[in-house]
Amino acid sequence: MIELIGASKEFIKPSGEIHTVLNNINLIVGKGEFCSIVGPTGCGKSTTLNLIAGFEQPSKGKVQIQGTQLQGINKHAACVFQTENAFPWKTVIDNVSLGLRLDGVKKEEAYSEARKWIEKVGLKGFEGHYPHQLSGGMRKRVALAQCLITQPEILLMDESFSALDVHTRALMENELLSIWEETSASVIFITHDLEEAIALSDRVIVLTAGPAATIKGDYKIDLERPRNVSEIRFDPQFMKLHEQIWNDLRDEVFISYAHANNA
Ligand SMILES: Nc1ncnc2c1ncn2[C@@H]1O[C@H](COP(=O)(O)OP(=O)(O)OP(=O)(O)O)[C@@H](O)[C@H]1O
Repeated sequence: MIELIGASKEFIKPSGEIHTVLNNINLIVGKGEFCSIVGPTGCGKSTTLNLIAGFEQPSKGKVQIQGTQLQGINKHAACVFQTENAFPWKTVIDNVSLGLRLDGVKKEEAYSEARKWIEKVGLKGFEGHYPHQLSGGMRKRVALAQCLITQPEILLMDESFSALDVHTRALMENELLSIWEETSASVIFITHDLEEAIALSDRVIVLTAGPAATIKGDYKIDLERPRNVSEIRFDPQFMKLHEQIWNDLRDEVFISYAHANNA
């Protein structure tokens, strides 16, 4: 579904120097696969996601979606960011139905589909509320419904739950898993939290500390599904995987700290 082939990304610094963020990333994510990307702060996780979303173009190499080179915005993908997705001046139902309306679906039909998704994400009864009348967790549910209503083949999530309190976050993670299990969407999930990455994913990718970050480790997470993210953390196999991946990640985090201290 998603292929990064020798993908590198460079930005030009204000001084005119080239800043290589990603170097020669090769990654294939299959249909329906849940893949998390972890790595030290500033290593290029969001940049990787932006390449897949088509918000940025690789400086070298390419991104392919279903075997076709991505040019411009990835129309197969929907994104849930850390910040708000919803328009503050629109009600829940107007926010959720927006993607369908933009695709030309008639209002009644779009509303009827939106009601189904609003119920699926546990917001039945809040159709007429505005985002500011909802809690942070509820607004995340709106964001999920807003993305999933268009049935994207790829869901891109950038630290989507990191602003939530720990209990709401676990609830949302479980809901995401149960909704994802009903779809065949491929998910790319960016997080700082290794436990969250392991609990949710089929695969965890570890990036090296930047500049010129590349893939350091690619771990298969073969924990049984369905999973309860709050409980799976106590599974001995989970702990073993955590230790193994953290050994990889820790070195990169230290390198990143050392760079920051020497800067
Ligand atoms: N549009 C841009 N122009 C210039 N530099 C950029 C741009 N986008 C990202 N960068 C740089 O690329 C590097 C990687 O940023 P990115 O946001 O991808 O890292 P990250 O791993 O997601 O960070 P964090 O963990 O802190 O969220 C940083 O040094 C950042 O300053």
